[in-house]
Amino acid sequence: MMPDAVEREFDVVVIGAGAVGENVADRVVQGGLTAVLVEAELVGGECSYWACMPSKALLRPGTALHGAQTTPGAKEAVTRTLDAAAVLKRRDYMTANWQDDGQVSWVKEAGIELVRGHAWLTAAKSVEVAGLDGTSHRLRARQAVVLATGSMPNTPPIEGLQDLQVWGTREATSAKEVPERLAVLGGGVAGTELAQAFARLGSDVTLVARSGLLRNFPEEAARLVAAGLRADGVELRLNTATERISENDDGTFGLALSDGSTVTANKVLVSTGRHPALEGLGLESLGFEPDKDGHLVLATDATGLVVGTPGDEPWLYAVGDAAGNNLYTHQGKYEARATGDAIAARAKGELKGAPAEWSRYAQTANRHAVPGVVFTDPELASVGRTLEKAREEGYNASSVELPIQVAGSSLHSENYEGWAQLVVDEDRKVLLGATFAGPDVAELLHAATIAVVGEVPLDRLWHAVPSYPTISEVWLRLLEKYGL
Ligand SMILES: Cc1cc2nc3c(=O)[nH]c(=O)nc-3n(C[C@H](O)[C@H](O)[C@H](O)COP(=O)(O)OP(=O)(O)OC[C@H]3O[C@@H](n4cnc5c(N)ncnc54)[C@H](O)[C@@H]3O)c2cc1C
Ligand SMILES: NC(=O)c1ccc[n+]([C@@H]2O[C@H](COP(=O)([O-])OP(=O)(O)OC[C@H]3O[C@@H](n4cnc5c(N)ncnc54)[C@H](O)[C@@H]3O)[C@@H](O)[C@H]2O)c1
Repeated sequence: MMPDAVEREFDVVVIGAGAVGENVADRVVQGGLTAVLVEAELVGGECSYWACMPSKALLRPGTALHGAQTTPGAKEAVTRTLDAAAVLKRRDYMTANWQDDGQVSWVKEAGIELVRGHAWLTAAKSVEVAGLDGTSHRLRARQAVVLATGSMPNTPPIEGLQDLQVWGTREATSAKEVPERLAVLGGGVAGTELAQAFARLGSDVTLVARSGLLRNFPEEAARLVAAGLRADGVELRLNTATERISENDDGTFGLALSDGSTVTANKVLVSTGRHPALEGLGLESLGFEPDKDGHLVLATDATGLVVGTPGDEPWLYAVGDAAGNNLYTHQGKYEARATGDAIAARAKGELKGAPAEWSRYAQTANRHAVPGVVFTDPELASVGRTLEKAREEGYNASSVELPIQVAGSSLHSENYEGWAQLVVDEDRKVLLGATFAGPDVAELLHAATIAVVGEVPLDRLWHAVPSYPTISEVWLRLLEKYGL
């Protein structure tokens, strides 16, 4: 402990004030406990300033413009391309110019204490903070410490990369200028979205992926997204590894690819996955060890409690990206609600041991119904299990799929192309998962999430009549094709 440290005691200490940490703190305060949030950077975290909000702000104008350009009657009125400066300006607005005053006010109004600084564990329920203003704090938790520290980008082992100043997703989402040529490494969600955003803003984009594009999603859906990117001029170099990166004399970068070719770009964006941000938190002193890649990874139970925490009583929790279950803001906030409520219930003696499945304290949906949207144009929206995953997990699963060709889609735009799939548990006749790909399908997803979470029997789903003429009519076509 530092000699001049301020000592204070709270029921709950939350390390990390991203969307997830904010929500845990809010739930425990609503549950009658006191909470302190410790944040080393901006209150609101990655999503607000460098991830969801700025990336969607960069994508949305292109989607709106393309929507008009593919709708006869509107397209004749559209005579110009995207105004990149105006798009960047709106992105700045959506990130509140990287100022967190609004979120700090919310924290105060919610009755949560905020300490700005870098925190780490010194012992069970004890946290030390090196304050950003030079002060230090010792925070003692009566009930729980929650790790909501987010995630860090992975650095792929590519020769030359370590020595170069390349972009991560933070630099891309906060870019002040649109590079002439951009090389994107990684064919996951971030790489795909940002490749399209910059292509539509005017960059000449090459995306290099060592495997396929969006390979965690059904192939047909990913293929539609790939076609959308190609239509925007993105060069997709799939199933191709980047072997070496170097800087040329003129400041551009040269990427040597496994097929012997070279890509030259003004900027290189590395978006090759993330790992929980758990380094420097003192976890090693509690007996946790790094995995084979050198990263600390924690296992958590249904309430977010860290498995293997020393001591007899539950006190250490991890949520959101830090827990590493599903790297989505909405799912992290779901974990936060369950964990916050579980901590408050345990403190009051209302919850002992493990909660029942689907109780408010259990993150049961993490195992059955995680929704996700890739905000490209066309969009890709999915929830639950793919057919492959369902079978891997031992379900007697079948699937039904169709191109989206209903009155709603033909009205939506010219040459609308979409694809939809339902994954069915044949033993219980309920949905295990669903995927939709196509323009504006993201809003179809929540109906599927409700059906999967609610385990709605298919013969009851048959009575959920989609309005005419909406794209949701594809639900009816899918059920008809299934045999209802
Ligand atoms: C480019 C990109 C786009 C994305 N788009 C979407 C999207 O559209 N939708 C979606 O659902 N998800 C999206 N995600 C994922 C989403 O951003 C994350 O899942 C979400 O931000 C996780 O929230 P969190 O609160 O767990 O972590 P974070 O938001 O990372 O917050 C963690 C906070 O902890 C702080 N911290 C860390 N260590 C310490 C410490 N020792 N002491 C004090 N403070 C500390 C950090 O400064 C940070 O503010 C995107 C991710 C990326 C990279
Ligand atoms: N719309 C959204 O909700 C959204 C958008 C962006 C990011 N995110 C979240 O952020 C997380 C991070 O995004 P991401 O795209 O970086 O991760 P990702 O896991 O989606 O994709 C990582 C990609 O990098 C590739 N890769 C991994 N190691 C590599 C290596 N050594 N060399 C070359 N390629 C390599 C993988 O094959 C994969 O294609 C995701 O898990 C996602 O959940 C969500």
